[in-house]
Amino acid sequence: MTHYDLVVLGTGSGNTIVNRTFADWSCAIIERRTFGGTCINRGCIPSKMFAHPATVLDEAAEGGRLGVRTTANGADWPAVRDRVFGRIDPDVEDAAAFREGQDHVTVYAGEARFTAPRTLSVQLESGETVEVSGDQVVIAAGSRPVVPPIEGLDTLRAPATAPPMRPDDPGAADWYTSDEVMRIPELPRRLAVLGGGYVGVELAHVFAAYGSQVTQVDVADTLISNQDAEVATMFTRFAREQWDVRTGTSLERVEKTDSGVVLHLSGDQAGSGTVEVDALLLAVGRKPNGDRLDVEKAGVEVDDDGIVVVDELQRTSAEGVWALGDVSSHTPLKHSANHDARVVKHNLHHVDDPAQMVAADHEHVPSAVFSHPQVASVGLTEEQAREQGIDLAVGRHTYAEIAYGWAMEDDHLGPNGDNTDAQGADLEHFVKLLGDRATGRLVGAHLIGPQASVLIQPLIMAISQGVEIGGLARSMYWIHPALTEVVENALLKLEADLDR
Ligand SMILES: Cc1cc2nc3c(=O)[nH]c(=O)nc-3n(C[C@H](O)[C@H](O)[C@H](O)COP(=O)(O)OP(=O)(O)OC[C@H]3O[C@@H](n4cnc5c(N)ncnc54)[C@H](O)[C@@H]3O)c2cc1C
Ligand SMILES: NC(=O)c1ccc[n+]([C@@H]2O[C@H](COP(=O)([O-])OP(=O)(O)OC[C@H]3O[C@@H](n4cnc5c(N)ncnc54)[C@H](O)[C@@H]3O)[C@@H](O)[C@H]2O)c1
Repeated sequence: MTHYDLVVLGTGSGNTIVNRTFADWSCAIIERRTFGGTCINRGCIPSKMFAHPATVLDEAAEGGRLGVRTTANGADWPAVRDRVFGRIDPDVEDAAAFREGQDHVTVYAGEARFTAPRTLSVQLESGETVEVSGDQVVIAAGSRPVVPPIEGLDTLRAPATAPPMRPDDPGAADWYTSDEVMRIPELPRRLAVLGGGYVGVELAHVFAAYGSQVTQVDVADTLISNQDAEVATMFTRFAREQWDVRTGTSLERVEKTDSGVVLHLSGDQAGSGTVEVDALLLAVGRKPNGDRLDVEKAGVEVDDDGIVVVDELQRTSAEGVWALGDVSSHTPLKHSANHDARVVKHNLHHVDDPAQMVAADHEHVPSAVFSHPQVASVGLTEEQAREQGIDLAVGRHTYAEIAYGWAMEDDHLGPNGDNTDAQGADLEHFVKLLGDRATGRLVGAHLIGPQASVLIQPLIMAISQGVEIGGLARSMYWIHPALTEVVENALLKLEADLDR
């Protein structure tokens, strides 16, 4: 058994802990897969590197609205894929080599499990097993895609398992999760996406824009159903204009045929029936990895959802054991995992003086969906705010009403040349702000439209700092005629409604 001052399990946000302030600590870092974790290898970063070219294609396809002659001709998949991973893989290799080259850090390439308090056995790639223990142990083991029990799935070709510590190479298969789908050899001609959450709508956007015929299936009544209902409904209308969306629909079974994979669907009339595709992407959620670590042997408590329980200082129920990121989070996002890691890093240096420790702040964790259109949100949805009995004021402004919206022809979004979809329902990009009349402060902000992920930032600041809305819009200049005027006007409307 080798003993360390610090053992970190997982090299996603966990890897950021071991900075120069730990130069005089002996450290071990354990990783069972590719060094660097989900975000860089198979999550946020590659997915956004695929999403940006998709948006370029979407904008080219929409040039006609502006009177310019642009056309979108799909994507050269191998070229896009190799651009993405030609950038990422060498970076990841450099990061791993840097860690391996540090005298005070030992990198273990293998799968760890607890055997006793602050003690782990690591099954190395070589087949050998080693035991390590630490004065302090950080669980940063992340989460994994859920593979639901679908009748017939076991008869399809599954993606190859990733060799540990090397980039995933799934080869061709009949079904994938987000772990493999970004590295597939060819663009599927027909792709089904099961699940219409973050992963599902981002990747449906990518594959549809690149030229795949996409069918998206979700049991919920709308896509991205955890968003404010008005935003989710609007997003679903936009998605229907771009690919085949089957909401309120279940996948009953799958069947392999000579020409592909047949999905048997049941749901409302529009959703039921069969669809044949070349590949199926499973995007029905992620599960924290706390159930694969034998945490009970270390006295670490896990809740009913498999999330490692932590206090506000990121301490688990076992002394000297900390947790961060997806494995212990109710906001499984990279900026949240990085925040946790900063808290753990600070607190590790103050184990003998808890008064110096800092608490994590998970109150206003924003998120963005990088689909077409983008969606961004922070704080409560209108439904949550009403459920909490908040006396709500609302400020809503559309992109079409501001000058830059005119530049983008934001009042010609639909197939009819106006702002209606094929069924005649409204298609709008908008900002919706929710205020509490009792406090005069923002409680929620929801944006759907171009650059929503960027436009939301001043609203994240307002909600995080608890700024009073009265006078806020007029306390600064807003560049004319920039897209930010949509936020300015929504704030002015919220202020007016708060004053009523
Ligand atoms: C397709 C996709 C897109 C995403 N896009 C975004 C986005 O745009 N913005 C955003 O904020 N978030 C996004 N996320 C979420 C984000 O990737 C995660 O929240 C974040 O990466 C979690 O970091 P982490 O350090 O907790 O876990 P990870 O980065 O997953 O790191 C955990 C590491 O622990 C290792 N590990 C697990 N168990 C063991 C074990 N027993 N022994 C050894 N090693 C082990 C794993 O192999 C892994 O490398 C996305 C996720 C996906 C899947
Ligand atoms: N831009 C981002 O920040 C980003 C992008 C991707 C992923 N992520 C993170 O990854 C997490 C996981 O994303 P996700 O999209 O896999 O999960 P999710 O929880 O966001 O969405 C899952 C979707 O699958 C549907 N679903 C569940 N079971 C189903 C079934 N059997 N059949 C049909 N539909 C089913 C749900 O109704 C839901 O719409 C997110 O919660 C987020 O934290 C973030």
